[in-house]
Amino acid sequence: MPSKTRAPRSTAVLRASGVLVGYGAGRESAVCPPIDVTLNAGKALAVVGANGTGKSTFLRAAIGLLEPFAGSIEVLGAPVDERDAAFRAGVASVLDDDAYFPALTVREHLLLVARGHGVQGASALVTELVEEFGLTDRAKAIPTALSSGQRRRLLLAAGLVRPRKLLVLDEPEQRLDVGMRDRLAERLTAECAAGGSVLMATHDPVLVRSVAHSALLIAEDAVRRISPDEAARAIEAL
Ligand SMILES: Nc1ncnc2c1ncn2[C@@H]1O[C@H](COP(=O)(O)OP(=O)(O)OP(=O)(O)O)[C@@H](O)[C@H]1O
Repeated sequence: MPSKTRAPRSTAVLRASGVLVGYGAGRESAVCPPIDVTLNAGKALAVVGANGTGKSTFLRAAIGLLEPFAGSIEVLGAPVDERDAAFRAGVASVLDDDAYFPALTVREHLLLVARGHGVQGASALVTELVEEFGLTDRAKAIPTALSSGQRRRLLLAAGLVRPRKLLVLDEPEQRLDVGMRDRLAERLTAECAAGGSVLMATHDPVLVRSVAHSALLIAEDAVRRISPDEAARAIEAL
């Protein structure tokens, strides 16, 4: 359900120019070469590369959790600022951080997120997502009583239960079985068809081939824009 409430000023949903990311004192501790990339509305961009090349770090910068050492990132026509209400309304993210409300059941968790974002018909949407993500039997369970794969499904459902223009996913395939990966691919394809955009770091060649419109290959010596097929082959060769 991509948000229809806030239109970007141009079709560029995300624009990164000369972005250097990393941890520590300054640009000499950048984890990868500078990143230049544009993601347009209705498109999915896969960020691929070997372990530790900086994919998650770039995603963290794109959602305002990390300040780049250099360069700029604009999301929905404005500099990234996760404190900005319009940014928070437009950007949904699912990182690999197992962030959940420990005391809430699956259903309560999803209802809280939906209602917090003003979703009309939240209850029906939650029921739909709980079913789609195979959690109907576990709807009354708290997160610590779920398997790691079920918890992952909950977090993905939480990313999808709220309005958004940009969906940022860090290795969404992690801990999902093949059937669930296929459903996720269909979901993300539908997301783009409905005008939403997807930025995802992934090691899954199937997801890249079936969902992405373009890809960014991060390597130690260079960051290159490549086709989904090239990206899938690069993953398979790692
Ligand atoms: N919080 C942190 N503090 C310091 N260094 C970090 C931190 N998080 C990650 N790193 C380092 O930054 C580099 C890039 O990490 P990042 O998680 O972005 O890689 P990645 O491409 O997402 O890898 P993977 O495919 O394994 O998830 C790695 O060398 C990693 O060890």
